[in-house]
Amino acid sequence: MVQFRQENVEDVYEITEEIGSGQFAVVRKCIEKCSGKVFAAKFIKKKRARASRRGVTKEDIEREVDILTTVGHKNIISLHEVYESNNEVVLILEMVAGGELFDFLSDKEYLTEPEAVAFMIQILNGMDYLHERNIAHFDLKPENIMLLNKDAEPHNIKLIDFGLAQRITPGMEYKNMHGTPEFVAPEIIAFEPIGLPADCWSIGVITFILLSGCSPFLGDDKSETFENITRVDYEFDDEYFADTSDLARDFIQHLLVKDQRKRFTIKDCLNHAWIKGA
Ligand SMILES: Cc1ccc2c(c1)c1c3c(c(C)cc1n2CCCN)C(=O)NC3=O
Repeated sequence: MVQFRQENVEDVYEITEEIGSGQFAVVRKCIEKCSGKVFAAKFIKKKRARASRRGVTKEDIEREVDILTTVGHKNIISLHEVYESNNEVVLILEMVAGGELFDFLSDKEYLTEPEAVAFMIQILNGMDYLHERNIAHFDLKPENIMLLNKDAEPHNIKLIDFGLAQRITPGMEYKNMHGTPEFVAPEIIAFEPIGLPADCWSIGVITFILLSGCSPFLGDDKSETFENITRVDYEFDDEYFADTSDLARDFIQHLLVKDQRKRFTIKDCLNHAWIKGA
């Protein structure tokens, strides 16, 4: 387990502007004083009392740190060091200055198939590395796919935010109702045991969005979205998919499969003609 440094993070880093925030975490840009290097500092509020609904348990924080310290891949964010104070833990993470794939997408509305395939290959390589180690991300969505540099070609992407990630041990049951409604697999909604296939479902949703700019199951509210997912009720609307190849549709259709045992794995994705054809 990596050492949680007890000194004041502000003695070592100049903390500057906020670049993101979540339920119990705030992310700020920071500069390491001794090197001038730029990092992202994720400030996680610790749960104070067992009964408290606010904050993150030490166990959950240690799980995220353990996973981040044991992974090392060019498409996965790296963890530089960890600080701890009375009421928060600070993860000093690699800075990916290009921002979210989501923002890059909204500027372009949607991608050509070669552009989408180029992104998918990097996402799949990062996910293949995690799934080979039985690590599930459990929060895959465009907001957690970051670009190292928005202007570079080809784009180098990094998967971030391992706050929901879990090591999946066969036979263990995981049931969590977190994740963002649009991207969660049917088994999560049904509160059934979940594992690596839940990430593959999310990859199907992300691919659909990359190619069309539309979200396949998004309803007017959370319950309608859940209803659409449970029924696997989506379509390739001609308005957006008229020029999309059959191979691309086939790739998505093998991921948006309700039975998680029949759903494409990451290896299946990497071997699919739409990806290999690249
Ligand atoms: C340039 C930029 C802009 C926003 C950023 C980040 C970087 C960022 C980063 C990280 C996280 C967990 C959240 C981040 N956010 C918050 C939004 C992420 N969906 C991170 O781990 N490295 C980042 O660069």
